[in-house]
Amino acid sequence: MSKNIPALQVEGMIKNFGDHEVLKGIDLTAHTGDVISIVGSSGSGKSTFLRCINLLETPNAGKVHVHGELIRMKTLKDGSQEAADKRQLQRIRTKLAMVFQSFNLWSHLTILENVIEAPVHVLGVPKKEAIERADALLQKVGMYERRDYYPGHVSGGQQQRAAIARALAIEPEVLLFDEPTSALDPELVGEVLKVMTDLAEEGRTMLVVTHEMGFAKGVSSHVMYLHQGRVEEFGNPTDVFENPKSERMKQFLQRDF
Ligand SMILES: Nc1ncnc2c1ncn2[C@@H]1O[C@H](COP(=O)(O)OP(=O)(O)OP(=O)(O)O)[C@@H](O)[C@H]1O
Repeated sequence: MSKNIPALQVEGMIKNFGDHEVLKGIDLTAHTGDVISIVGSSGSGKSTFLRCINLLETPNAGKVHVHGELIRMKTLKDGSQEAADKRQLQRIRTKLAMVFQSFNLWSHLTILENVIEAPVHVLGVPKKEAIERADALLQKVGMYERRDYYPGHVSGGQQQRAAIARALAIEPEVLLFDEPTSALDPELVGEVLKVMTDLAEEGRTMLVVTHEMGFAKGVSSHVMYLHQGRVEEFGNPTDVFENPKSERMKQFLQRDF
């Protein structure tokens, strides 16, 4: 991977839901190893932005490059957009792994089966090899002993750690986290943040939508503050948290998290 080509580049992302303009032209460049926390009030467009990057939502306008490759889009008659080439989208999605707030594990598959699902069925990795890799990832997130459990039989924190192993199993270039700890009981938040902190320290490229200001301040390399669909502040955590330029960011930081 070249250091010079950004792992992810977003230009002019716009998303409307009906008359509601939720994203009003967002740019972002993430280089390999960047950990970018996306923070902001409820409804500011954080999750929508993340979902538009991997086209779980289709943006109305904007370009996404993944390690230099543009996701090709076409405009439909009603003005909306969709991926121009479904095979390209599927291939690019394997470079962008998503971790969801509600884990989204397959409930009828064991933890191990969840982790090998995409490598075997999407990437065509031989099953034996996929299991070896999955076991190593489950060790890494502390879930190896629970590999044969079904998701419904482990805690939320354990499910989320398994979901992180599943995301890593496709060997993505960028990890997208959509409020990964928001659905957890408070006592389970720490174990998931610990895994995410380890990944950040390993040099993974991560975009993290979060309300965990401790993570944003202490772990990320950059913080993006969104307000009503616009980037209000962007910078390193020290500048953004200790020296915010905008009044809105100052007010946001005074909230009780
Ligand atoms: N599928 C949808 N259809 C219509 N409106 C939507 C849809 N998804 C999101 N919105 C609206 O877009 C706005 C931004 O939502 P989004 O979930 O991106 O905000 P957020 O910053 O992630 O908020 P939170 O921190 O509460 O998760 C909100 O007003 C929301 O109601």
